[in-house]
Amino acid sequence: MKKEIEEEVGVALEGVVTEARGASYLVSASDGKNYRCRTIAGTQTENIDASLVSVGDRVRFKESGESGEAHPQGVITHVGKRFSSLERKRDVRRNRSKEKKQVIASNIELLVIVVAAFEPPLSTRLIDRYLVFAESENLPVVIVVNKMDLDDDDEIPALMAPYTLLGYTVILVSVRQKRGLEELDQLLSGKVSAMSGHSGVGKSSIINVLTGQKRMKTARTSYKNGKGVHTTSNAVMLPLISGGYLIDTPGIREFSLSGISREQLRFYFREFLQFMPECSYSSCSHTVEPGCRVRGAVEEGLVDPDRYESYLVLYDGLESEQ
Ligand SMILES: Nc1nc2c(ncn2[C@@H]2O[C@H](COP(=O)(O)OP(=O)(O)OP(=O)(O)O)[C@@H](O)[C@H]2O)c(=O)[nH]1
Ligand SMILES: [Zn+2]
Repeated sequence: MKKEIEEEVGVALEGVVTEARGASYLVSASDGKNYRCRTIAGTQTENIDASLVSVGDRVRFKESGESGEAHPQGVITHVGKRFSSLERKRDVRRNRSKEKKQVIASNIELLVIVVAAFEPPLSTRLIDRYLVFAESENLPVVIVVNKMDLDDDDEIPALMAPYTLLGYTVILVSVRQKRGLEELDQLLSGKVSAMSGHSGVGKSSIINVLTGQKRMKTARTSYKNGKGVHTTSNAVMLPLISGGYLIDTPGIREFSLSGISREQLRFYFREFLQFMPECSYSSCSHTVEPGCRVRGAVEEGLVDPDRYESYLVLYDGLESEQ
């Protein structure tokens, strides 16, 4: 079968999948062209029990010679090993069978969390939730606070200071005032990043600046109305002016913490780690146990009380392993 493919089609090419639409994939190839590719029964993969192809995948393919489309056509012969993947979280109760992991995007190097200073108001609870997700996926993360022009009382820098102290990169941005965008651009340059954030925080506005393109807002709007789902539920990888790619997908925006247990949560608050070994109980949940060093650290001002409050809120919302 494999031999047959090799004989039928042209030279082997390599590329990155930048768009997935049904069974059709747009591949940005090393020869500088874009190819519209499909898979075949003989397509090989190094990723077991997961979607065959996703945006961000590095693939080998061959030109198939079919014409009549906007792009030259190709056949994907091999999907490279993913070093990271974002999966669509499913309802555990409805997924008892051994279903394949649904991969939204692969090989992401950086997660960009976007929040707004105002409109909608900044919620540290939400930021902590995003950070837990990023830590659980082992993804480097940057927090972008957009709409800084609306921070009239200059409250945001103080609110964000604890995150900088924890080692997270925080970039204060205003698309309106063209502030902070160069710093963000430099950080994303040459990398594959995925952007996430609630509706209205200014993701499209930021993407437009960094890609130099006008990204259509209509697709997202219609998503909310339940229309045009096929265009919005797919990830798209947009080339950045300064090199690298930004992955934009509603699937990542609405990610959930459903795969995380109460027992795992404590490891995703990085400031707890140094205190946890000193808790009286080795399995301490840092909620009610006597002799809890994490709570001690909160009382002594060594751990930010607002971050600890986020831990309690998230803990309440998660299920126990037992
Ligand atoms: N004041 C202010 N408004 C901004 C800024 N950036 C974007 N906006 C406005 O915020 C609104 C939402 O911006 P979008 O870029 O569409 O936000 P989005 O995150 O892509 O929203 P969805 O498409 O719903 O996910 C628009 O009216 C923008 O003009 C900014 O820096 N300052
Ligand atoms: Zn404890």
